[in-house]
Amino acid sequence: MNNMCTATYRLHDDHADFRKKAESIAVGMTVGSWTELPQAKREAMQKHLGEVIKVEVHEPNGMSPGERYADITIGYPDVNFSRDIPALLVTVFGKISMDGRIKLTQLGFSDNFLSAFPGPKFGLNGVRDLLGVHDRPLLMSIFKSVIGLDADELREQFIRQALGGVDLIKDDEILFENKLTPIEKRVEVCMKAAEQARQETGKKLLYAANLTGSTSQLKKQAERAINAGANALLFNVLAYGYDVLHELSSDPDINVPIMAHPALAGAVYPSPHYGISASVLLGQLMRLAGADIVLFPSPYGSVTMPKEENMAITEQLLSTELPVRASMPVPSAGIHPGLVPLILRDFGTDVIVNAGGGIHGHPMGTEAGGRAFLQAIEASQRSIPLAQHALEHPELKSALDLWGGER
Ligand SMILES: CSCCC(=O)C(=O)COP(=O)(O)O
Repeated sequence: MNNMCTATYRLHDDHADFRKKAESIAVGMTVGSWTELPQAKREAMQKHLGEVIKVEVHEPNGMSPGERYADITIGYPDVNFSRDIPALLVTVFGKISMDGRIKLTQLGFSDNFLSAFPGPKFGLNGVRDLLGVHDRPLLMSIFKSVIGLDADELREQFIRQALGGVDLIKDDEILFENKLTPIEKRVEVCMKAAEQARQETGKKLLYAANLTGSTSQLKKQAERAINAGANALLFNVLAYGYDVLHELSSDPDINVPIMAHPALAGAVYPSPHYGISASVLLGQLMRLAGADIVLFPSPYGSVTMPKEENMAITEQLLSTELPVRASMPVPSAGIHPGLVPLILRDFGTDVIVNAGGGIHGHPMGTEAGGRAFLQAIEASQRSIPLAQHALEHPELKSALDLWGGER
């Protein structure tokens, strides 16, 4: 559709006339009322009127209450809203998000709307280029238990992660601006440690520093971090809003990859009846707003999401249908080396394997934790069973003994 954005909803109702409901959304969320309008007014308003594009009713087998639903797609004329994500979301799901059992499951963007969004500045390939790694999944570790640590203690944790051979290190999303390790100081200390580690490992490394504080100060904070040497940023997108990510990612002065953390997403996507689906929330909108790297719960670890939803997010992050760079998917939370074959089976090579506890909790220490993951990645890429690879790799063996995994 070139002059309309579309929204698809799933509505649950045992008795509703779904076509009528679709028509009331199309009218109610655009011109407000229709049949009462005089003919002349109708003609003037025609170009603003929403359009029912599809109504697919799913009748349950038998009389099981609560299982009848419909997938309804409505087209919204571009002329009704400005080309930004807040305007789109309020248009397609503002008031009706509060009107009964309705979930926004998919968005469709017109070319005109898309033209306002440059998308990720680096994207999946750009992040790979920065690291010089193109032939395997990337490995990321997460700072853990850093609240209350000073810069020396942070440096110590950073260097142990870096020496383990990870490609990226990210701040914990709950590390905010603080007196002990303000963003400039953290970046300075960590980037020095990254350089020191590079002399030993020969590997480049991206460090994503958590960009926090009030919205009006974010650009200044980002510039401070970048001037201090930051080569990536972490951002809690849902707490600030997609438009804030869009502003940061399209700012020419913010010339480092932005990693989107999914904090708060669980308040929005999990219900089958309400909210916004994970593929819209963490897939379509994150990519459109310019996230180069997107974290989300995996199907396997400690905080889980059904596999179909993971695949739907990934499809949206990578799809060639969107004319912007692909974002790198990062299935996360509770990941340990034993899960690596599953991650590669489901996501292929274009994925970041990401772990906090699965690296720092390794019985032989944090460095060994990184190495165990790299060994698991190598084994999985060569289709070698982990247990077999572990016979010659003590770090992997120790991880499998502790956490289990494919054998
Ligand atoms: C729910 S996805 C975000 C994962 C994350 O930020 C994290 O800290 C995971 O840590 P873990 O120790 O579970 O690897």
